[in-house]
This record gives sequence, structure tokens and C-alpha cells, in this order.
Amino acid sequence: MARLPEGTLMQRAAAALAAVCARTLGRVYGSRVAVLAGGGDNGGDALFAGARLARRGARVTAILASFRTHRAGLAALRAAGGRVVALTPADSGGGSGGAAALPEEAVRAVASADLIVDGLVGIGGSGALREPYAGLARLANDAPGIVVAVDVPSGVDASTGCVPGAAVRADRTVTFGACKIGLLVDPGASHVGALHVIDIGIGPYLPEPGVTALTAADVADRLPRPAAESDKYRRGVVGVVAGSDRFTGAAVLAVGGAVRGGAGMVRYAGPAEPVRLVRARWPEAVTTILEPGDDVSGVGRVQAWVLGPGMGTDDRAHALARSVLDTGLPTVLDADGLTLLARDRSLLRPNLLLTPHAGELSRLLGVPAADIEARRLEHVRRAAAELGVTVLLKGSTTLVAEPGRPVRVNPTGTPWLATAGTGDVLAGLAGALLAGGLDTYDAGCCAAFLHGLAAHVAAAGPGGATEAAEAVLTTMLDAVAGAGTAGRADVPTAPISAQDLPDALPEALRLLESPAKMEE
Ligand SMILES: NC(=O)C1=CN([C@@H]2O[C@H](COP(=O)(O)OP(=O)(O)OC[C@H]3O[C@@H](n4cnc5c(N)ncnc54)[C@H](O)[C@@H]3O)[C@@H](O)[C@H]2O)[C@@H](O)CC1
Ligand SMILES: [K+]
Repeated sequence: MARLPEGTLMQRAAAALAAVCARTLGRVYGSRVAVLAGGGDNGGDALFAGARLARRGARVTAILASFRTHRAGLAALRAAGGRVVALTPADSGGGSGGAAALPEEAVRAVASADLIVDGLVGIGGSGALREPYAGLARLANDAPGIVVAVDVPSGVDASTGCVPGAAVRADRTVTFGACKIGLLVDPGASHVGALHVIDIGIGPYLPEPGVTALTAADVADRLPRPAAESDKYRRGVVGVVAGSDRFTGAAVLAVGGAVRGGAGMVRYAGPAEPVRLVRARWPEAVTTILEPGDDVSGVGRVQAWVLGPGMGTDDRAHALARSVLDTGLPTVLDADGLTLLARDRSLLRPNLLLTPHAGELSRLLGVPAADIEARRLEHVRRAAAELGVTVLLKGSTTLVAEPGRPVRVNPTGTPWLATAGTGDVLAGLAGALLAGGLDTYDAGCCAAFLHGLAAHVAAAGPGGATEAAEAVLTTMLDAVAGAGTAGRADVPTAPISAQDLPDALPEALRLLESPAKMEE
């Protein structure tokens, strides 16, 4: 980078940013653009991009949030004919009231803009947005124009995804050099909109990332595949200890995830009623009725366990969980199993994959769930370090942490997944991958990926499944890899139920296996 003349990187960034803005506008000439410029280089990028758009005939107004403004950027904007509104320290943004105290001229420019460029703060931001930045962010969010964030939506912490105060909700985010962690992890991720990752030539100089994501090809490479000589035992036998007379569905769903996840055989052990239902829905499962007080010694050989969903948390459940964990086999521990572990840490073993949502992790760490939601990355890392096992934190962005390895963020999934029972399917699926020989880290990541992909397939229905899945597989992952744009597929979707997921898994797996689709 030392060989580059000063300003080269900023010019590359501004050119790419202006190009995205121009494509978004469709017609640049005569369009109205508001540039929100903070006092740092993020504002510089935005001002230079504004100058480029002004030279193409856009009517550009820059609103300067700080006394210190990028000088060359401002000069370029002025030279291109852009207007400038400079805020003074008195322009507080009106606290939580929003635009009340911002000058009329600024409010009008933002409210009437076709496109708003958010260059308030980028990677140099720290803490909650101060005024007048926060007021401008709220103004942009309330305006009808399209919001394009520069590098990161202002107010989102670029390195953690935390959103400690007001923040811009962008329709598009144009980020430079590499995808920032905060753009992938919620709550920040939900402020990003469509993501454009622009290569500005700094790739070789970037440090090893602390957070990574698997691409579709990475997942396809890792999935256990039956060879010609495989029999059901070599492909992996999963034991599922889940469900109870009260929660029968958890048994059926966890077994479904394991069956469709490619296990050679699924053994289910539980009370008579869930056994009956499992046999009715998944006749291929081998079942064992457990009487109160039974352990799992009579279940037969397995290579991995799925333990916990709907099994209850009483003393019998505790003893049963202990008998499973005492086998020392790799185990997915979920739901009620996590509640038992939170009460009795002596259940902890190596070789566990814990799959908590924020509420369950809250009990495990003794931290309020709201804090976990607000700082997901920090808490998943802490849980893995404190418990010494792999932790998959479910939620709007699923994270997988293991001591000594980068946190993996899962790039698939839809908000339709937030429905009862989907976690049971995930646990079963992860169990199948564990039994197939993946370690807890890869099993967790691949299961989350496939589960999210199956949700896209199910939500899009037979007509749109392929298109929806391709959009996830190509665009999102290209963006993460630094080679393109991520957006949502424009495919109509409908609510899904947990039952739909096992049935959508085969199609998700086929899409993953199709190399032509991956190369598009
Ligand atoms: N580092 C690089 O190689 C490149 C950086 N570029 C741009 O430069 C940006 C980083 O620039 P800077 O380091 O100057 O930092 P930023 O411009 O991101 O932020 C610093 C400015 O924001 C203010 N600020 C910070 N936190 C605030 C808060 N909570 N409330 C209100 N104001 C706050 C600071 O007072 C300062 O004026 C990147 O995000 C990117 O947009 C690009 O030009 C391309 C190359
Ligand atoms: K920004």
C-alpha cells in the first residue's frame, strides 16, 4: 500500500460507490442526491462520490455534520457544482425527537432526495452516534429516498455488529476491501440491505479474519458422502433422545432432521407415545421404548447423539441425559438438555455441540438474553471459551464458535425460520453430520447452512425453490468472498413450518451438489 499515491484508495472507493449509486438511480442526470458527510475519511468517500454524480448532472447537496470535513472531497464537490449545508454545534438533531433541531435546508434536502449517501461514519466510528449525526441518521431513515451506506451503515459497529444507538438503515451498503464483521452479524446485519463488497486492492494486506463464513462449495466439500462400499453403519448411526409424552413433536422433528440429513440409520429412544409417532412418520427409524428410570444402554450402537429437545428437565430427564453423555460420544445438546447443563455443569464433556438460542445461552452464562442479542459475537465467543466446547448460537444470524478457531457466521436462513420446532430439526441434522464423521465445529456450521438453505427452499415453494436457493448460494456468498453483490432473491415466499424443513432438505442438498449453479 505504501507504493500507492495518497488518495488512490479513496478514489477507487469513491468511483465504485458512485457507480453503485448511478446504477441504483438508473438516470443520474437531474436526480436529487443528498450526501451526509461526517468528519472523517468516510465522509471523504461520500463527498468524492457526490462530486462524480454532480459531474454527471445530479443535483447534489452535501450536509456536513462536523466542523472538520475532508478538505479535498469538499473542494471536489464544490468544483462539480454541488451545494453545501454546514451544520453548527447548535444543530443538535433534537435528541430522540429527530429532525426538529436540524436546519430546514438540511431537512428538505434529505426529505426530497432520490438517493441519500450515508458517509457519516465508517470503520472509525466508536460508540453510539452523537448529535447531529444521530439526528441525520434518523432523518435518512424516515426519508423516502434510497439510502446507500458508505463502508458500513453509520451507527453499526463495523467489527462487532453491535448497534448501541441510532443507526442508518440502508437499502444498499458499499463496503471496501473486505466484508466487515459487523455487516454479517445482527443486529448490524439487518441494517445493511443489499451488500456490495468492492475490491480496492488491499486484500493482500489484510490480517487473518477473526470471523469467517463457509461458501456453498466449502459445505459441499465437507459433507459426508457415501462411498460404493458404505453400509448403513459406516455412514453413521445417530441416536436421538428427545421428546416426551408432553412434547411428542420434538421427537418427530429431530428424527426428521437426522433422517434427511443423511444418517445411515437413526435410532430413537423415548416414551411410548413419541415412539409411536416417530414410527408413523419415519418408519425407517429404529425405536426403543424407554420406561421411567431406563438409561440408554439398551439402545444399540450409535456414533453420535442428539440430546435434549422436548425431553423435559426433571430428575429422570437429568439421569437419562447423564447416561447419554457418559457414553463419551459426540453429542448435539439442545433445548431441555441445555437447561439441564445450566443447572448442573458436571454434565459438561468434550465433544459437545451446544445449540442454544439467546434465552438458553442466557441461562448457561447467567447474562440477560437482551445483552446476548445485542452482543452476539462477544457472547458466543465467551460461551465457547468458558465451557470449552463448540457453541452454535441460533438467531437471526447464527454463529458457531469453538475455542481457538475463528467464529463462523452462517450466511443462509430466512426470518421465516423463527417458528416453533425448527431448532429440533437443526439438532437432528447436526447429529447426522456428527455421526457421519464431521467434528462438532464443521457439523454445526454445515447443519446451520443446510438448515437455512432448506428454509429458503421451503419458503419459496416448488415454483421458486431453485431461484431462491441460487440467489442465496451465489450472491450472498460471492459478497462475503469479496467478489460481488448480495441481495435477497425476488421470489415470493410464504410462512414455513418446522415439518417443511426435513422435506426441503433433499432439494437443498441437490442444489449444493450442482457445480454448474455454483459457478454462475
Ligand atoms: N482505511 C482505508 O484503507 C480506506 C478507508 N476508506 C474510508 O475511510 C473510512 C475510515 O475513515 P476514518 O478513519 O477517518 O474514520 P470515519 O470517517 O469512519 O470516522 C471518523 C469520524 O467520525 C467521527 N465519529 C466517530 N464516532 C462517532 C460517533 N459515535 N458519533 C459521531 N461521530 C463520530 C469522528 O469524530 C471522525 O470525524 C472507512 O470507513 C472508509 O469509508 C476508504 O477511503 C478506502 C480506503
Ligand atoms: K457510513
